Amino acid sequence: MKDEPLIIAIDGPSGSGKSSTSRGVARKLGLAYLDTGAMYRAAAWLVAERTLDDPAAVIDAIATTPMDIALDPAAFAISVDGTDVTEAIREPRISASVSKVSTIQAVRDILIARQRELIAGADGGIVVEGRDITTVVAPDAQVRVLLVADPAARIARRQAELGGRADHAQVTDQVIRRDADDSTVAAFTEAAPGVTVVDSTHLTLDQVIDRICGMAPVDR
Ligand SMILES: Nc1ncnc2c1ncn2[C@@H]1O[C@H](COP(=O)(O)OP(=O)(O)OP(=O)(O)O)[C@@H](O)[C@H]1O
Ligand SMILES: Nc1ccn([C@H]2C[C@H](O)[C@@H](COP(=O)(O)O)O2)c(=O)n1
Repeated sequence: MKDEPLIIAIDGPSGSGKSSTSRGVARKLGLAYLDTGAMYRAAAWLVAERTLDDPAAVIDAIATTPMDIALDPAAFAISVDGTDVTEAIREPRISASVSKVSTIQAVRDILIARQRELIAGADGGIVVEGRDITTVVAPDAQVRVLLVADPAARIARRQAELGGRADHAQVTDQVIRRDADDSTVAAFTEAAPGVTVVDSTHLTLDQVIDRICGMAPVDR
């Protein structure tokens, strides 16, 4: 409906360009921005910080520890129990461990509920990126996109982004192995009905941003 805030949902595998694209679309359209992967990473950071192993303890910690998020595409930030973890959650140790946390369904239920609260509170509209946004978190979003790219392109992009901080084997693990783990709890390898596939393999970031902005209803 025209007077409903615009929600743009973007899913895709690791390294497909979700975060860069989502931030760019949010900035171009004046929308808030939610990186749901950052929430799973922040949960993994908490688990690592408290050296939690037992799933019940992991679930309880995530359920009871405050997680605050700034939905600004120009300055997205996330904190856990008052600690800003925006940078820390991008460390290779978190990338290597996050799937252990994100594949616990009770953790997903907690974070999905919070994601829906944040979306409902974004009165000016929002771009939300992740793996299950178009299918579980916001299946009624006005714009739903599955952003894909060839595995080789995704590995090359992630390696370029990480520079010398990770070797090819580590980056391949982060991209390919993690996608395999992630796809056990979220269906992001095939587009659900009504979801538009955008293949960024041979598109520049700006071309992808423009293509998705062009999907927004014109009478916004
Ligand atoms: N269309 C594109 N062409 C070339 N490089 C791109 C494109 N889109 C994104 N990139 C670059 O690829 C790298 C990964 O992008 P980004 O972090 O947005 O991917 P992602 O899908 O969010 O990954 P993850 O889910 O693992 O966080 C970044 O350095 C980004 O600048
Ligand atoms: N909605 C989501 C978002 C992310 N995840 C998982 C996928 C990754 O293992 C991890 C971090 O995501 P990234 O920052 O790499 O996009 O969280 C998920 O299961 N559901």
